[in-house]
Amino acid sequence: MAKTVSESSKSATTRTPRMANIRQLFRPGNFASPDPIKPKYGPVLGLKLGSVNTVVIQSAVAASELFKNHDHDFCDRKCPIVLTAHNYCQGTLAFGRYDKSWSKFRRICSMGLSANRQTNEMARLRQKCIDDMVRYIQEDAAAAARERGEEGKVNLAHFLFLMSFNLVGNLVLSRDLLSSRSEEGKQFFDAMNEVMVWAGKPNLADFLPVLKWLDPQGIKRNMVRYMGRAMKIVSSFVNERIDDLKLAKEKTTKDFLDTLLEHTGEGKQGPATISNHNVIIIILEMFFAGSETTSSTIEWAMAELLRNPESMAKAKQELNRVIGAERKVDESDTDNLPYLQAVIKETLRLHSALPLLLPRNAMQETKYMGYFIPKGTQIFVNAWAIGRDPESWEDPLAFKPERFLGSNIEYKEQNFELIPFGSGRRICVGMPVAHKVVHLALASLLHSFDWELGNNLCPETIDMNERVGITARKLIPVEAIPKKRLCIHDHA
Ligand code: HEM
Repeated sequence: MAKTVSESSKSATTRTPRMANIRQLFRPGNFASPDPIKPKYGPVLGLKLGSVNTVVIQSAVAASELFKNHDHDFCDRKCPIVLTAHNYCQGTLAFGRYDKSWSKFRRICSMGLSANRQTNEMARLRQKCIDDMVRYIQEDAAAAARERGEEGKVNLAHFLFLMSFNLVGNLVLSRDLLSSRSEEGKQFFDAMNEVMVWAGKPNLADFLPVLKWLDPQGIKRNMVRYMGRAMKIVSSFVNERIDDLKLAKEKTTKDFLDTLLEHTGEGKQGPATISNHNVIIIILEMFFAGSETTSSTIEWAMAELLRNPESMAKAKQELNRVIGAERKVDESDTDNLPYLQAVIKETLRLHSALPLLLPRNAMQETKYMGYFIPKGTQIFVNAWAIGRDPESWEDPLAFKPERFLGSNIEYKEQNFELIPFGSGRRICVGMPVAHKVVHLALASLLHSFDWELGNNLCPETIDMNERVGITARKLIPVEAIPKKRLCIHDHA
C-alpha cells in the first residue's frame, strides 16, 4: 500500500539536514558526477553538471511543492544542442520555451490528439493497430516455427514498436506507414529510429558550451543527417495533403495534420497560420514522443508479468471472467479490468518511460523549499526514484499490482508519488491516448495468447536492465513464445 504524501512529508522533513546545500554546490568550479539518481542525497539534490546549475527533485513531497506552488517558475525548457539540427528547436513543443507559441502549439496538439476527432474514429484506429500487431505476432511465430524450426519465439519489443509507430502514423497522418509496402514508410521508420538513438545520447556540449561548435561526439552531425531524411519524407506527406486540400478532395474525418494545416490563428496569439517547417516538426515530435514511450511501457509490463507468473495468472483470470474466451478485447472492456489497470500502474511506478521526465528550466530566481534557485537552473524530477522511494511505497522494489487495488492513487491526478506522465503545465499532452493504447494493447496480448518463455529460460532469468537512451527501454528485448488461444476469433 502506498503511503500518502502527507505521511511521507514528516519523514522528508527529518531528512532535510542531510540535504545538499544547493548554494554551496553551485560554487564556480564545483563539478558533481552526472549521476543524479541517488535517493540517499535527500529529496532535493543540487549539482553542477559542467557549467549548468542543476536541481534534481527526488521525493513525492518535493515534487508536490514544485508542481503545486512553483509550476510556473519552472515550466520553461531549454532545447538541447542536438535539437538545434534543422532548427528543430524553433517548432518543438516538448523542448519549447514557455511562451505564446508554446501555448498555441500545446492547445492545437491537445485538440488534434483528442477532441477534434470523433471518439469512435480514434477508438477504431487504436483497435486496428492493435489487431494488426496481434496478427503479425501470430504470423511471425508461425513462420519461425515453420521455416527456422524454432519454438516460435517472437521479439515483442519489435512488434510493440511497430504498433505504436503505426498508431501515431494513423493519428497524425492517416497513414499506415509500416504495414503498407511503402518504401517511403520504411525509410521514414529507419530515419526516425536513428533520430531517437542520437537524441538519446548524453552530449558533453550541453554541459560545456565551449564544445558546442566542436561537436566532439559527432552527435549533432549525425542528427542533421537523419533528421534531414525524416523531415524530407514528412515534407512530402505534408505537400501531398496541401495538394489534396487545394483540390478540395473529400474526406470524411480530419486527422492531426488537417488540424495543423487548417489552423487559422487566434487573434493576438501569434501568426495566423503555422509555417510548413513547424508543421513538419510537430508531426515528427508526435512520433518522437509517442512511439517509444508507449511501446516500452507495454514491453516492461510484459516483462514483469513473465517474471511474476502469479500476477500473469491473475490478469488472465480477470480477462477470462470479464470477456470470456469467445471474443477479443474491446476498448470499453478495460474500464472493467481493475487488476489489469493495477498492473499498468505498477509498471509505470517501477519503469517510468522518461525516468527524469523532461528537464525544466527556472524562468527566474526562485526560492524553493528554502533554497535559492538561480534563473536558468535546469530541474529534473526523478520520477524513477520517486516511484521506488521507501518513504512512499512499502516493499518498493517488488512488483505488486495488488498495492493499487482499493487505492485511489492515479497517475492522472495529483498523486505525486506516481508521476510517469509528469504534472502541471508541461504534463504529457499524449497521456489520454497513451492511457488507452497501453491498456488495450496489454489486454489484447494477454487475451490472445498464452505466453511461454521457451527452453532453458525461467522467470528469474529475465534480464531487467535498462538501456540508456531517450527512454528507459529494456536493454535486452523481451522474447517469448505466443501460444494462440484456440477459441478466440482471429484478429482479421
Ligand atoms: C506511456 C506512454 C507515454 C509516457 C510514459 C509519456 C511520458 C511523458 C512525460 C514524462 C513527459 C514530460 C512531462 C513533464 O515534463 O512534466 C511527456 C511529455 C510529452 N509527451 Fe508523452 N508520454 C507518453 C506518450 C505520449 C504520446 C502517445 C504522445 C503523443 C502522441 C506524447 C507526446 C508528448 C509531448 C508532445 C510532450 C511534451 C509536452 C510539453 O512539454 O508541453 N506522449 N510525456
